[in-house]
Amino acid sequence: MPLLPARPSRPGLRTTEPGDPGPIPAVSFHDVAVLREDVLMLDGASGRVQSGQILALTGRNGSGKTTLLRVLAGLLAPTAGQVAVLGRVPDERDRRFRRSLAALIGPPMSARDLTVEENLRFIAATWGARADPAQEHAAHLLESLSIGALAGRYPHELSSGQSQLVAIAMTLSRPFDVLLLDEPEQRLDAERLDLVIGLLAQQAEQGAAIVLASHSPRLVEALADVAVHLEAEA
Ligand SMILES: Nc1ncnc2c1ncn2[C@@H]1O[C@H](COP(=O)(O)OP(=O)(O)OP(=O)(O)O)[C@@H](O)[C@H]1O
Repeated sequence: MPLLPARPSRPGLRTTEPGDPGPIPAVSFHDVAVLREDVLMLDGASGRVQSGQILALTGRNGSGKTTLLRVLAGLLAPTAGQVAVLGRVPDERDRRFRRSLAALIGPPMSARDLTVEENLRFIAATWGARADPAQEHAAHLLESLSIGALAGRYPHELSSGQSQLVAIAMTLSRPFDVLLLDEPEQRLDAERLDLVIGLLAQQAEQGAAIVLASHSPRLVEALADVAVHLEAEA
């Protein structure tokens, strides 16, 4: 699977290249394949990304991007290949693994009877955040995505693009070292896409390793230190 340097790394960071082991990666996957009931869902993907870097998964519909994200999140066991996230095999039932990894793969669960801001604070609280910092962080996330005015809405009172922004805010409202995102650009206008790009760049600058699947050339060009193009077709 080719590894394409999509843009120069930020200073002090290394771009992953074939044959170059580099520093210990935060996320690595090698020759990962998933076969399910005679469907080859993913065919031999390889890549790695270090803390502070962003890896973009690209490829046609059905090429296996979501499947690979689900493998990295520990939601799906690979049929073949090796995967390591912060040095451990993904295991969704391992609390230390779960604490290190935040993922937006499909619509997140939200509490219907909590407002947007309360949902963010609730998620932060489940990971041990105290009330005041959780409230500040929620406000920061919502303002960063220019949806502060929606803080008091309920999840079912949002447009589809607003729901996507809230989903991103919910994902970032908890602690993580590794962030997985499936097509974060979904349903966003150009202005909001730029806000998401800025927020994700900030997360990487603060040390997160990010793996995202995307069909947005704009997002990939702006963010990716490394791009892995999946070739398999549906
Ligand atoms: N639950 C499932 N059972 C069987 N096959 C599946 C299942 N989910 C996905 N697939 C198949 O696995 C392959 C990879 O799907 P996947 O969703 O990972 O692709 P993708 O690259 O994320 O696509 P898209 O760009 O459309 O989101 C496809 O051929 C798909 O039809």
